[in-house]
Amino acid sequence: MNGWLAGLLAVLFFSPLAFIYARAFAGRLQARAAAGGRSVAAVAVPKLVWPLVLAAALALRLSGSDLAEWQAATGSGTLAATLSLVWFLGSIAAILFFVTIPFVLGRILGAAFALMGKFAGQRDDPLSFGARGFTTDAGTADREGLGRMGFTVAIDGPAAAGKGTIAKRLADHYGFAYLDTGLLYRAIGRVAAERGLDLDDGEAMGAVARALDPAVLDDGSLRGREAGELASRVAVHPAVRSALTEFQRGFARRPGGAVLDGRDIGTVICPEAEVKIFVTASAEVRARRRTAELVAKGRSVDYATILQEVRARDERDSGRAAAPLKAAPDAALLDTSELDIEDAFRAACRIVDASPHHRNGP
Ligand SMILES: Nc1ncnc2c1ncn2[C@@H]1O[C@H](COP(=O)(O)OP(=O)(O)O)[C@@H](O)[C@H]1O
Ligand SMILES: Nc1ccn([C@H]2C[C@H](O)[C@@H](COP(=O)(O)OP(=O)(O)O)O2)c(=O)n1
Repeated sequence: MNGWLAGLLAVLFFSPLAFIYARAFAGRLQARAAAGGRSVAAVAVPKLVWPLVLAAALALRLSGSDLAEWQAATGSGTLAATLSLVWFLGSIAAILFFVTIPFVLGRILGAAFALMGKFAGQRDDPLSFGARGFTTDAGTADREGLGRMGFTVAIDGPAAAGKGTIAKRLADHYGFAYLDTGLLYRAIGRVAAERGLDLDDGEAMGAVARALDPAVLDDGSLRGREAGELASRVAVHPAVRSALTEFQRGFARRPGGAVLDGRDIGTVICPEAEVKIFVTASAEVRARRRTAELVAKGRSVDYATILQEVRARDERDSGRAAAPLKAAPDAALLDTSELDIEDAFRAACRIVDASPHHRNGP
């Protein structure tokens, strides 16, 4: 078979494996760049040296040419010796063909993804394609993190202000893990309602919170409107809030950085967070966004009802005694009423970059 065709087939054959490796590699490169305050290119380029040497050696070895001919053509001792070394490497790479090709392809693809800013949130879990950052490895953070401090971005604000949108973008951009803490309260509200429990019974809700299995957080329907209402009701109980505190703090201090969004992250959960942002917008703008979001999901809702719900939720979340919604005194205020998603994200990046704790900061 024609050598070029064989090469093309090999690349096609190995591309799925190389892609999986490339995603994880791109995530690691970006996390390293963010942690070290360096550009992605500065981190990625040195990682390409070996794959490129191996690719050249393999191509030379598989070209079918004769080493003696090549050496004779060089006419210099050093070049001839280098050629022998490359030839040797090429032979090893050819023997370990099934290891070499995915490694070479994966690294080159991974560096390209990293330079394009793709898969920044992908960490050491190459086969995960789902939601990220909701898993329970937060408990191991402190053990693993000995000697290496985390970097916490705390995002608080009222419903539909754009907290989650900004938090996810920041996590991807800086290679941090992300926790949507609202999901914890939503899951407790859902479980309690399913079991027919009294949502106003603080002790019973506390027991549900203590027994919460974080695996339920992956349920996409938790993000719906009904779960939001249930969440706001169970969130008033101190027993519920204290049951969730340790999990959230563990997550926040995980090595490599974390972004958490909620209502009390900057005030109660992480008063020591390196960056605190209070994201807000007028009730009317938030109700318009939530209405558009629900209509896009095929729900028939009207703006006036949603506006009423948003106001009621604001009142309950801000008026409760336990960890009410409010901005930490040292939080940066980000009003997104007049900003589109891109502008809001850029404004949040400027806040993070300006933090004296961030290496890119002043
Ligand atoms: N700056 C913005 N401009 C327009 N729409 C936005 C903006 N930020 C968020 N959204 C949209 O508003 C809705 C609520 O945003 P989300 O991030 O879920 O808010 P929160 O987490 O504060 O409840 C989503 O549909 C989102 O796409
Ligand atoms: N850290 C948190 C997160 C959410 N809550 C409560 C209060 C909120 O009304 C509900 C739902 O929060 P969530 O952030 O998921 O809701 P929105 O997306 O902002 O509408 O949970 C809380 O009390 N503390």
